[in-house]
Amino acid sequence: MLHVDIKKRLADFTLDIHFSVQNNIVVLFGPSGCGKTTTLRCIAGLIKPDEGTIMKGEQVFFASESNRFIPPRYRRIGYMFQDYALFPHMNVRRNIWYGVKKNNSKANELYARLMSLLRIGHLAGRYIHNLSGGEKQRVALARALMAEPHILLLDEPLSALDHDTRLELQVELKKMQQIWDIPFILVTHDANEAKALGDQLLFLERGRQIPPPSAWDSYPVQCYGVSY
Ligand SMILES: Nc1ncnc2c1ncn2[C@@H]1O[C@H](COP(=O)(O)OP(=O)(O)OP(=O)(O)O)[C@@H](O)[C@H]1O
Repeated sequence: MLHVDIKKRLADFTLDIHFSVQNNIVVLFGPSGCGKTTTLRCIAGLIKPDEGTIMKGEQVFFASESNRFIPPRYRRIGYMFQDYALFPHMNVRRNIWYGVKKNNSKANELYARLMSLLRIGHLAGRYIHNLSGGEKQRVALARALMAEPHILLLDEPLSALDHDTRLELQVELKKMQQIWDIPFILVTHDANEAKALGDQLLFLERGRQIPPPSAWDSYPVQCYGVSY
């Protein structure tokens, strides 16, 4: 279980957010500039909140009262950026292995499993600029999971993709979360995506959690041919 209860003063408002997530997908949903990315950056340890606590189980990542701040490298948190941040001068295999400390049989098994589950084995020797958007997204997901994170943060992971690829990748993301069984915290401002992916939804406006919009339940949602 991840607990987040933080405040952070920003340029125009104070981010004030509190939620808990089990091993499922929590979606942060809201308009541009409402504080979604800042929330992810606080959880990752890239920004220090002004007050509050962030805990994963018994492990305290941040606690203002005891002045505790665990640096990002000790948090075991994967972060998938909107533009994927893949290295163009490396092929797919090297991108996925980047940052993995041990090249042992366990790591090799994990690599093989990710390549198979995400159906990218045939791309191992290809350079990033020769991949489609959906393929880049799968490679970025493989790289994030290769580090064996205990939490995965995903900032608009599907926004660069066309409609059909988005629907296909929504299904992949759901499947990977169920297999890995860790909290995924996903940012989007797409209502359909929020509904299709979120086990739990957090609506944000100017840094605060708000109730769902009144018409929320009647939004149509399509996820890979399945109507919700
Ligand atoms: N380090 C910072 N210090 C002060 N203000 C910041 C900082 N980082 C972001 N902001 C401001 O905080 C607000 C929230 O930004 P944030 O990037 O978290 O929004 P967002 O919901 O992720 O937006 P988008 O959907 O456009 O990515 C914005 O008004 C931004 O200008």
